[in-house]
Amino acid sequence: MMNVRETAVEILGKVLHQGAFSNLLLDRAIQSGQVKEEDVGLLTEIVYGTLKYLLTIDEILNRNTNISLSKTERYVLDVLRISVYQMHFLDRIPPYAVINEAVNLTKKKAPKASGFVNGVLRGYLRKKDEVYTFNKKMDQEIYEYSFPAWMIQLFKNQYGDKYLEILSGLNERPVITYRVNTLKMSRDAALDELRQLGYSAEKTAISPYGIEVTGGKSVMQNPLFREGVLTVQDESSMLVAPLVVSEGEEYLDLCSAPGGKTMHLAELLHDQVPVHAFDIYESKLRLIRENRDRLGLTSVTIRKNNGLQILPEYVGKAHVLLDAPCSGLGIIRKKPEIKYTKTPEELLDLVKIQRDLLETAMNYIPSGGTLVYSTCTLNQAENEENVRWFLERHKDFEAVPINVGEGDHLQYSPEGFLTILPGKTMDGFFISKLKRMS
Ligand SMILES: C[S@@+](CC[C@H](N)C(=O)[O-])C[C@H]1O[C@@H](n2cnc3c(N)ncnc32)[C@H](O)[C@@H]1O
Repeated sequence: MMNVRETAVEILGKVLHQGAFSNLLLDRAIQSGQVKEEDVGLLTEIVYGTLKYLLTIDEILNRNTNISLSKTERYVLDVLRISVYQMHFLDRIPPYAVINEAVNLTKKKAPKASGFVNGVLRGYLRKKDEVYTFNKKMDQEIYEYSFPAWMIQLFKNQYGDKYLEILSGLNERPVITYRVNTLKMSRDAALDELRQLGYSAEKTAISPYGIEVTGGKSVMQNPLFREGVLTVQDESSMLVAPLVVSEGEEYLDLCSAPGGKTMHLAELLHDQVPVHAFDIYESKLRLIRENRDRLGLTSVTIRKNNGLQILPEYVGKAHVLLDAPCSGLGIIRKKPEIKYTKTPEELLDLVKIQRDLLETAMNYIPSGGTLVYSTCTLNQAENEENVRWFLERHKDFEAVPINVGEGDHLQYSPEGFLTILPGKTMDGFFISKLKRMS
């Protein structure tokens, strides 16, 4: 069996220094059966928590050591980070147990540094209640929310007074939501079954297809999941497919892996209308196939394609969902490393790709047809600014106002584009719906 803290350090190292994804590595570790069931919660907490508050933790470490963090061996630094996370943010683990574990872990791979680790952590513990002060407001916010300055500034510029709410929302612990495949069971019936199986579950507030599960074992082990009644999906994502459904013969999902929205669309079309799912990466097509097969949907075809490549057979014939590759700033709750791995330059590059994808997608839309453009980011340059740019160039397209209900987290633009601000239950998200007039 794996040692929880050792595994946490290993995952952290791969995420921070090798570009791996925290959610995938955690899933892999948990699925391997090498983590004891009672340790899964703690492992997840330490990995996500340390990533979420990395800049806060590094500030604490900076104030407790004379050695620059960039000169500290990575492994040793990550042992220190998970230890500060446990002592500063969790109250269930006795600090001396955390320090002992940290020293033992250091002895395994960097024995010469074990005294240093012991000294830094004991030093922190002695001054645990010290309140840090900062000369600049930005430094205070970086410390409090653990976001890089450029990202805080971006939210401030784009969302004004709401930026702190966004930072807090992105630091929330996400509630797990499932979409009900209503071809197999109604939401009410699925909810009843889950409750009878001992889960604490509620209907999602905005989407009519979702269930929030706040207590109980992993639903993955549950027959409702295996038999294709339930699919893990964020409630924000559940709002997209219903907007794509129109009168029509054919649908394209140009950027579809792992297929969450594709399958929802096929379910809403009663598995009777062809839905063609594409993705640029061959390796990701397997995930779409697995989803389709588990849900028992036969109307979905799956093929590799670069969305910038026009597929002549569908020109002028299909409604399109363009759930574009994006910076992912809306899903930081689930992938906290996005805070530190994205750069402003990457965001600029994405805008160009997204505009090119929109320009290609429009070719498929017949008169009266629908184009839904969505992203899981809050960067307005990738969202409303892109769609406005597109509408300016293509006067034969019009925005169709979206209305999924009211709530402080649901922001509608004057054109009726929807931005969902992140919180406990929903990812940050953007959805726009366009119609070709002629
Ligand atoms: C936001 S994700 C899609 C999520 C998916 N719609 C769902 O609901 O499960 C964007 C996807 O676009 C794919 N992608 C990136 N560039 C692409 C391109 N040029 N053409 C097609 N797919 C692309 C990525 O591999 C990724 O799977």
